[in-house]
Amino acid sequence: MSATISSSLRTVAALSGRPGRRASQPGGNKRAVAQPLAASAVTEAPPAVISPAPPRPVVGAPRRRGGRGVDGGADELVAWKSVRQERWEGALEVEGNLPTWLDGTYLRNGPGLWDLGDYGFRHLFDGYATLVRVSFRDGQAVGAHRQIESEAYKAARQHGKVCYREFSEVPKPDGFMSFVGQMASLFSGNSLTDNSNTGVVRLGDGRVLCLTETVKGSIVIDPDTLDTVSKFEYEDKLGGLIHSAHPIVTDTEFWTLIPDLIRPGYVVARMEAGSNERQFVGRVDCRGGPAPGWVHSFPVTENYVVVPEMPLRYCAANLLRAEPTPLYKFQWHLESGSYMHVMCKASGKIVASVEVPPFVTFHFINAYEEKDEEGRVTAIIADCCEHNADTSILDNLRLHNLRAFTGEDVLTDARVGRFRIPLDGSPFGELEAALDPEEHGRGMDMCSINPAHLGKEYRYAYACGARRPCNFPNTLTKIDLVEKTAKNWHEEGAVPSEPFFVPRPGAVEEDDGVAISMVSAKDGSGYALVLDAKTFKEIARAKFPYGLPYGLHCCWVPRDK
Ligand SMILES: CC1=C(/C=C/C(C)=C/C=C/C(C)=C/C=C/C=C(C)/C=C/C=O)C(C)(C)CCC1
Ligand SMILES: [Fe+2]
Repeated sequence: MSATISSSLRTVAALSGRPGRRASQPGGNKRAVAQPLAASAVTEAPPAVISPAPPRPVVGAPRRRGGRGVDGGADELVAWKSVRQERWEGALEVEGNLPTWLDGTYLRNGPGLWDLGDYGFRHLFDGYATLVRVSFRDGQAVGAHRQIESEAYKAARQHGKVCYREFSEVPKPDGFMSFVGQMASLFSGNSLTDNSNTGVVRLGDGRVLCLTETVKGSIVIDPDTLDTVSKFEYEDKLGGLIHSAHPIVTDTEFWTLIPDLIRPGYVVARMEAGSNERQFVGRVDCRGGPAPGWVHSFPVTENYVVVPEMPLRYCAANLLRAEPTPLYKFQWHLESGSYMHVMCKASGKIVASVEVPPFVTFHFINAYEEKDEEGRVTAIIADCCEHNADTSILDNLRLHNLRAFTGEDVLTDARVGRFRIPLDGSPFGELEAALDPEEHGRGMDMCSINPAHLGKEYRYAYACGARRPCNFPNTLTKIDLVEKTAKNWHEEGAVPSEPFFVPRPGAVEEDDGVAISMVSAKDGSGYALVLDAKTFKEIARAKFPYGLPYGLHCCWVPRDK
């Protein structure tokens, strides 16, 4: 073994917190991961354009080849192209200086594989989950990616076709009886996907969980190897086929919302760290109909859970349809009204339920309690990435639109929507932009905050913003909610993903830390970008030897936890 490769092996083992393994060692799945990890050593893996064909060895960093969503080759943005192989791991070339306090693992989840043989998926949210890992230690970085082995992904790989109901894709029935069978399995939840392609969270007990909108799509992974460990089984009687893809997770607890499609409403549940049992806390009945509003996420304060009810509502009929509708599994019911409900965490009682202006949001940023001089809570402030009550963002995110940027400014506007929900019994709440959206180019989504401010007053939010013209958020933005200004990072032609805030250990100031984003660059390359969260200037980038597809949400696993 050459000196370079053996030292690279040692570096990777040290950075990933585990001994270097060889392909020849026993250990099931794990043995293929830790090959010598110079850029030329890649694990044996099937091509990402998954088909029933047997796996073929791949040497060198993943390359792209011809095909609808897979092509790319050199010099072409690969944000919307399928990842080329199931897994890779290797030392990354670092440009700049990584802070030495940055000691742990950044994980990102997202839909990274949109091609099944010759068939290309239509929507960003359909892709099979790809995890990306960057482990930092002593100013160095090791990167990896790997597909999550959900039942949906394994079945697609085995049969070469969609076998479960995805966001916009459904399995094609082979005949009438098979159609009847599909309907039956839809009602039991069997045909819903477990393609856990949305979020990744570190639970208080250290387990790392990948999540999506379906309850069965909760999957435990190993943050070091990116192995799919097991299904996360909820050991309770709360049931539910779908839930909020973003739970609220702290060191001690986990809060979730379970929409009730039969008797329109939401169940609020809490799970203690270390447990698999969700406890019923309370129920919110919807005020509008005919179904609950989509709850991709929700915010909490120290004492309250905020339950949003937006006019973009689940639609049972659309769940059954074989072809996607303009709003997929949802329908827009402006006439049904928009509401914000507030539930007391301790009692499960609703303390406010107000009508608000129409809104469309997927991601709440944070919420906190507004108090008067005597310290009494007068209102709840809840902030979200708000799409001006326009559902077109779902259309923006069709892969055809993402791949076809003509220079025209087609990304729909978004803002920081700030709700004020009075607790004095008033029937109405307010919704306004928290700052002039021009500050962040009228693009705003995929947000993070300093976790120490979760549910509390806060000043800074980090998100993807826009420099126009564009068809997708193409900047990173740090929003100062006090000064009502934003600092923006931009690289021409690049697509950055969620800037994830990691606090410096021992930090006192809210923005003392870094924001980490994975960037798909214009020339087809990809790198983890580390910005100083205070100045919002680049301090380092850790370059992958290949470009990675766009991804969604992230978490941080500190080394000593
Ligand atoms: C599979 C079923 C469903 C699945 C829904 C899924 C997978 C929804 C995923 C939603 C995501 C990832 C939303 C992200 C939004 C990001 C935005 C707006 C970014 C903007 C740009 O910066 C149901 C639909 C739940 C029905 C059952 C079956
Ligand atoms: Fe999300």
